Amino acid sequence: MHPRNRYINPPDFDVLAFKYPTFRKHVRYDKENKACIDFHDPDAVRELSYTLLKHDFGLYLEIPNDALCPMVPNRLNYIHWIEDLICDVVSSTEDVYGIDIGTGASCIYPLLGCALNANWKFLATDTHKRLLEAAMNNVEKNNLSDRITLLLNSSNRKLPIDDVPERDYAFCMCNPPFYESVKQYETATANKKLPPSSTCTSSQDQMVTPGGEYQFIKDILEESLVFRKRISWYTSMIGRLETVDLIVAELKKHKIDNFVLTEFVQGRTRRWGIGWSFGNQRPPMSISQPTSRKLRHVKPPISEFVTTWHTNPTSLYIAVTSILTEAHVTYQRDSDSVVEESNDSGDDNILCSGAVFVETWSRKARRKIAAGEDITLDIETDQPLFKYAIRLEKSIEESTEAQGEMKTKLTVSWVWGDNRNIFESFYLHLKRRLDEKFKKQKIDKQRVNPVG
Ligand SMILES: C[S@@+](CC[C@H](N)C(=O)[O-])C[C@H]1O[C@@H](n2cnc3c(N)ncnc32)[C@H](O)[C@@H]1O
Repeated sequence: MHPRNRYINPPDFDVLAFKYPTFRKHVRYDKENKACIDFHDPDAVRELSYTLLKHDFGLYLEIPNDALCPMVPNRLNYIHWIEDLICDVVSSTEDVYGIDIGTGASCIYPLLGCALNANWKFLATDTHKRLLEAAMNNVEKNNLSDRITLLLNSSNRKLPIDDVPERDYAFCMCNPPFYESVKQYETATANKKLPPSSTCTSSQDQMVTPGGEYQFIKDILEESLVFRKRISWYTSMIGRLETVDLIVAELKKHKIDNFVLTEFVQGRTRRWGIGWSFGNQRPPMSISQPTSRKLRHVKPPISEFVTTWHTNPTSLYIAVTSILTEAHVTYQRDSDSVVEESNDSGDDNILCSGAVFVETWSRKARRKIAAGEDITLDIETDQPLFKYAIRLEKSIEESTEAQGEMKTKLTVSWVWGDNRNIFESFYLHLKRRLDEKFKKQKIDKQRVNPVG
């Protein structure tokens, strides 16, 4: 679960039953006298969603009995991941526009997105008029008509953004129909492989699409090749592991290397989130890289290098900044970065960042600088080549041999830019010079360096 997901600690059914009589009707007590509901009973599951939305978000929800019932914790994971993904492309004060492709009768993503983020607005689409009517009812009852626009998509496009007034969007999101045929859907139902989100019976037309989720997401990808930066992040939920491989292959085919992958886990259910961008923002690896071994072969390229050094953060920071200064690379120390002061060895955590406009560390550049040439004349645009961030974190050796020894974890991150090679050469220069300064004291390299 996402660390901000409030359902990391499961909801207390006793409290909910006490407060909400409509939910109380569905609560039973198990052998240990623990309150529970029957997750195979669509009415109980629907009432749980209604109750959680009301209790935790002040949201009203009503959906037809045959419409897909959203499981709140898993929808919340996706919303929190989007928040992380876009935090560097939008400011917290300006309006943020997002698109929900296939919003369903619940309109769950726009409702949750707006409840959690006062500046978010949505364009929410669906192809079914009756679902959109139910969605409209939910939007109106929550007084969100000025923030959520519903669009009946009767085109064969997935992103009908030319049918509404033109604007840029921070993201699009989608929980696509998973199945390619009614037969596949029925087989999955018979094998009980359906996600819990479908426990509340959902009519087949919401779960089935020609070519299944693969074709649906591939269509979004193909349309993104036209819209490019009009949407900062194109994302989709993926319901089947096989589809992850296929979509990553498509991204690679189109040479899109700025992509992110995550895993949404709720109980025994696993789903995946994929996103890609034509922009230059490089999200941190905590958002972009799934930890599951099953996804090792499809992981996005890394944007962070981590090494550990036998010294304290302050000494390492002095060494790092002197190397940057020698290379004429500017940096700024983040004033908020000192998390905790320690008396003996200076700061525990230090963060600095900068933008690089010209490559100064190559042999050619160093020759030019030595000859007194002004290499800033090589700068062609007012856009930097890349932006970086450097984090130094104190860690104490806990193994018995070196107990109590001070170490510092150094993380060099690529945060903006389109030229991976130049960032990697910057990192390698920094590492080489640190190796020299600390006489090869570097003790372990925690992430594989793809270029070294
Ligand atoms: C799996 S449901 C997701 C509903 C809701 N977003 C949720 O997470 O509970 C997929 C939805 O996509 C809609 N849909 C199918 N094709 C579509 C298209 N081309 N454009 C927009 N929505 C579509 C279906 O009607 C259905 O409501």
